[in-house]
Amino acid sequence: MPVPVLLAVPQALPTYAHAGDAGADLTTRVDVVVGPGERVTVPTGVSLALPDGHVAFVVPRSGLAAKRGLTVLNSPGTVDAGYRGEVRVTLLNTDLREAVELRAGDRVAQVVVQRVERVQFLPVQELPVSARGEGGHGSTGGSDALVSTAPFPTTTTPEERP
Ligand SMILES: O=c1ccn([C@H]2C[C@H](O)[C@@H](COP(=O)(O)OP(=O)(O)OP(=O)(O)O)O2)c(=O)[nH]1
Repeated sequence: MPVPVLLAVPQALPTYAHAGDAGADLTTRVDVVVGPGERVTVPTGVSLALPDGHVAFVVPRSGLAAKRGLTVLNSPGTVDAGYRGEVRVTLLNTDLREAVELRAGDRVAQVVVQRVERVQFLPVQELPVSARGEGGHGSTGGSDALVSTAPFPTTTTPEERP
């Protein structure tokens, strides 16, 4: 599917590294140092005209995440089909000891283009039943880490409290 792309610099063109890849790499067009625990928003030099009914999600690169602790803070960043501005990536250095130095042209994130549905949200009195019901947030278990002595961080009404 062709997607018109406006480039600040020719090398900013998002590229799929391999046939079959879902994500095309995005690069920073500026040099930047992301200090330990800091976040920074970098420009990518890419502006898109996605067809209606599509979205581009900005997501982290697993190598940078695993090796350097660098992630995309708002992952997945949502690029709306109608957005014509430059795509920016908000990076977070989760490593509290080492800074991450990035040079212009370095691949910092990837973009995944998907179809999306527009739905009509219809207020109702009751929802149809389902197998899962209201179970969530670890209701199926599967990990000791889910057992916590801390209070479940959600707001409850007095009647709902044990
Ligand atoms: O990682 C991202 C996320 C968003 N955007 C751009 C494209 C998107 O269409 C626009 C708005 O994003 P979003 O709706 O997430 O931001 P908001 O904070 O809700 O702002 P707005 O009030 O402009 O919608 O910003 C990026 O460049 N990078």
